[in-house]
Amino acid sequence: MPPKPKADVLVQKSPAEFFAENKNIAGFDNPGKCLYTTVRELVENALDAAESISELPYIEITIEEVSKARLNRIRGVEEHGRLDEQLYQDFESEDAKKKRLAKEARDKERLQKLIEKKKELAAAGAAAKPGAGMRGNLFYKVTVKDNGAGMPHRDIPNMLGRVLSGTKYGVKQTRGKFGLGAKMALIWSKMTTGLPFEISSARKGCGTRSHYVLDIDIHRHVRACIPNVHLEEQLPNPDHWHGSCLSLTIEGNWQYYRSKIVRYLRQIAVITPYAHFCFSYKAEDDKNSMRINFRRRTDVMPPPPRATKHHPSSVDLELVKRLIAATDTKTLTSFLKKEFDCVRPALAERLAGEMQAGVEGDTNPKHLTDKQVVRLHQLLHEVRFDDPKGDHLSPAGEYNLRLGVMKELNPDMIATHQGDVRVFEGHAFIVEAAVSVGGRDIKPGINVHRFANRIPLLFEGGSDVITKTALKRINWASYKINQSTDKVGVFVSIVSTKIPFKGAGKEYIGDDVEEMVAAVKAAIQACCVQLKAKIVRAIAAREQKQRKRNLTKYIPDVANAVYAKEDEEREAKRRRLEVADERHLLPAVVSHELTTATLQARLTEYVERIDTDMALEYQVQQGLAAGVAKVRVRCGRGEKEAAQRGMRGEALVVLALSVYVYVSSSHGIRVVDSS
Ligand SMILES: Nc1ncnc2c1ncn2[C@@H]1O[C@H](COP(=O)(O)OP(=O)(O)OP(=O)(O)O)[C@@H](O)[C@H]1O
Repeated sequence: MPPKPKADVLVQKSPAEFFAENKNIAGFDNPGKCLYTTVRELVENALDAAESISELPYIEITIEEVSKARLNRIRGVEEHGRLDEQLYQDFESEDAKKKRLAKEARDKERLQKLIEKKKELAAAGAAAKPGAGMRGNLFYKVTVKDNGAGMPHRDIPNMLGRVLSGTKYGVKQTRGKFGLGAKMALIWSKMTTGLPFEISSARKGCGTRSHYVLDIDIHRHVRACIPNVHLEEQLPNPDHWHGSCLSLTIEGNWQYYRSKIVRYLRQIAVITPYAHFCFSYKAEDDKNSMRINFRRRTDVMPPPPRATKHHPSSVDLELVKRLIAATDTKTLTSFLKKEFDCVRPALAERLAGEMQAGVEGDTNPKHLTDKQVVRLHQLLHEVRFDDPKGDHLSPAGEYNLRLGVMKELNPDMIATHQGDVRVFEGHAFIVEAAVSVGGRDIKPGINVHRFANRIPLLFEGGSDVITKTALKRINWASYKINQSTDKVGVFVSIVSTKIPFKGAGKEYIGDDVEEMVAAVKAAIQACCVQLKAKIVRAIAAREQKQRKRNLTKYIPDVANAVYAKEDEEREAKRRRLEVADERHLLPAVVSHELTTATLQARLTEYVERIDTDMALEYQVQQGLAAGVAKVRVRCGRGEKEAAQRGMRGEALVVLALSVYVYVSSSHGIRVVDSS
């Protein structure tokens, strides 16, 4: 008889336990990705903290390799030799060892060939050194130090040791939102090394510095999830340092995620060119260490985002109840005015009047019955309100975006655009875009770079609204851009008080929000329109240059042909004429007062001049000279003069060719080319 199934047992889990078991929800999928996400979460907190006090961010990021032996020393675990080798995962029989060595030799040979074929593969080769993958996961101490606002001493345990707690839940554009990121890193640390968070933090102008060592007890405190504080102290802060320094030791995989981490830092440097990032990787073996500085390129920082009120059409029933419970207003009209965005006094009165069912404008909101609250919620969703203005948002700005792209890619052409404020579910959002053509370190085709609330998004690109729009909804050919052969960089940044991320990992934005699809498409198209004008001008300039080259090629023919049929006598009599003005050139030619050499020299001189003028004009068109705006102002006159000179010179050459044609035909000479 089969055993009787046991009755299901009711179990309660703490939020920490839930996230520990489903850590992929928050972007902690595997050890490599966990290392990447830990860096990302700490860096984004650091940026938020510096920007909140309008301080130009200076962020130091260190990843330090920790060998198992060192980790064990830190944890106080004794090292034991192996008694039974065959028990272990890394045990290799003689046969397996032989096979592995042969495979490694083959890989090495193949790699060598590749490197010889393409030099730039050398870097990739270093990353994929034979045996590198063999090292597998290692342990790393991740430390991020910032010059931000710091944290109040009392709040640190809750901020960093209690799941789903943070200061960024309001209606405000911040990188953080869920109150989860740093705690997920701590949970991962607990799960893999068991080591706690180490935190140093000081507020601006504070004479003391807080020092904490804490962690989370994942399985206890089902409801409260109380942080576990191992050490709490307040140390002197004689230098009045402000900011935070957070440090964790986790399992990770640097080999596989190195390029992602570096790419993330490169991209965050693009979208925050006013921040300085010092990144260092300290390997146990010094030759594998690396250090990269992403320097600040501007001191112009976007104004910090401001918290705003809830827009009436964005609230749900629970939120209405919460606002009523928390308000200190005494009447319904003042409640509507004070707690909601876009509700002016007159509108508040009208809304209160519309409630009916015994509710007046001076009814105390706390006295509303459940049914009346439901009615209020319905009303807020049915009435037409003004859209939020979006002045509480802080986009990167076209200047910063352009600067970042120029620094990173050094493209041949770039166009930027900032869209108008648009609204999605009562939340204002702004889309900014930059589209570049050409440049270094960029593959042919459409290369999409996505940013949301000034965070680079590197994963799940295929499902993202920005990628899908750039690849599927833009007709690149209509802007004279070849989607497969041109090196096109598409940078799109969305800022909002609510970014419709799919998942707490903040990896991508869904493609199902119509308002966002339309705004992203419009921003990319606006850049493309600007680029098309530049491309058309560049093509025209190139064609004109080519025409000049063709003309130059025929100058000797022109000059010789003009004089070919002249008799020696008249040639001898002819004086060498210095023609001061090209207007006199044609009569001089016609009256045969000019030598062939002079005519040739003059024609060449004009064609050369046109070439220089065209080059200058081309460069001005591309906006490549330093400080585009400034240069434009300075070049205004030069451009005009250049164009005039170019036209005059070209007219002269055309004139000469006309002479050539005229003289040729009158002497029966064959016209070689009519261009
Ligand atoms: N470097 C820092 N400086 C100042 N405060 C910080 C810093 N790091 C974290 N905090 C505080 O700790 C809180 C919790 O951070 P955590 O990373 O867990 O979540 P979050 O940033 O609020 O949201 P998300 O889960 O979306 O990242 C933050 O809201 C912030 O108040």
